[in-house]
Amino acid sequence: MPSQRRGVSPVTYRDRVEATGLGVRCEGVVHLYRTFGGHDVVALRGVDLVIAPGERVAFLGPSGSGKSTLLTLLGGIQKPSAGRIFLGDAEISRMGERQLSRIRSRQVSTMLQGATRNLLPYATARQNIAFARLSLTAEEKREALVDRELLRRVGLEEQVDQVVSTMSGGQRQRLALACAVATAPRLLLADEPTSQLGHEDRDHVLHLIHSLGDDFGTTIVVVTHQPEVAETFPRSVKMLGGRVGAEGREGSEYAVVGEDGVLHLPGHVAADWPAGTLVRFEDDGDGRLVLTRATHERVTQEGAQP
Ligand SMILES: Nc1ncnc2c1ncn2[C@@H]1O[C@H](COP(=O)(O)OP(=O)(O)OP(=O)(O)O)[C@@H](O)[C@H]1O
Repeated sequence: MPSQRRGVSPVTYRDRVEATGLGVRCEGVVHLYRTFGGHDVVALRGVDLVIAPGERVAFLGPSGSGKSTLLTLLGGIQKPSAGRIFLGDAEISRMGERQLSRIRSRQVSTMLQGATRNLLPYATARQNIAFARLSLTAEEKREALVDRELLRRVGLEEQVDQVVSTMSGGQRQRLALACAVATAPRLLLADEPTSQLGHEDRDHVLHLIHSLGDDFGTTIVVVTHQPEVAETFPRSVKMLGGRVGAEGREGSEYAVVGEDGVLHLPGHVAADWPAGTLVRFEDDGDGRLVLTRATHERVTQEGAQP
């Protein structure tokens, strides 16, 4: 496992909770944003993706490729314009708001990009955690990890009664994560949870995220721009232009065939082969497919052949 992780004793809260994560399935997910100017922005162009229960996945990809949009759709915060999304057996893309809000408060925690969007600014750290746990039953609250211990795990033991608005950016980020895990969710979605943190804070946060997976089998999806963070995840999904363009599994990178056979070229090839480049697929006879760039002359010649 990753070098950033440290050994921990297992968490003892919510023993009775189903110690399994929630699986995720996306089928042809498309998402459009309507803008005031009347232009639609196509953020997702057909995402097909399966995440197994208990898997830990990092979403990577250039800015604007659709990572945050996909994360909010998985968290039931927005509904896709088209396509279907399942969490376990439940299709959240067709659910009413009441059902969705139940799922959001008890099964899925989403930590949005920018810590303050996830916190009550004039409340203390402890009050924010209590707020995150409002939907739990009295028994679940009794079984939950005590606030002080949860805050200790993100290095905020001194800030238990500190008001959020007086905290540093890094402290807020760690508190936002503590709130997201306070309900022991079956699916944790975190958008750039370590983006503003120094090395030590980043390790605290990663440790907490992974310990949730170790102890409960929670399914975890993290959006990150940081390769050193993505490396701590056994699987990475690289978004490119609103689709899943590539995947990394156990250190190997794979292109992913999308709807209608669409395939993204690896970045270094795409840089030299602009849109419109003609390519030819040839079977080399040994079960390998050879991809050759056609030169203009050759295509013209071949085009002239009968
Ligand atoms: N609320 C919105 N209204 C209009 N367009 C939006 C909105 N949110 C995102 N977009 C657009 O949708 C596309 C995908 O954005 P998204 O934030 O999902 O990408 P991202 O990969 O998470 O980017 P970043 O890494 O910069 O956070 C972009 O073109 C973005 O400008």
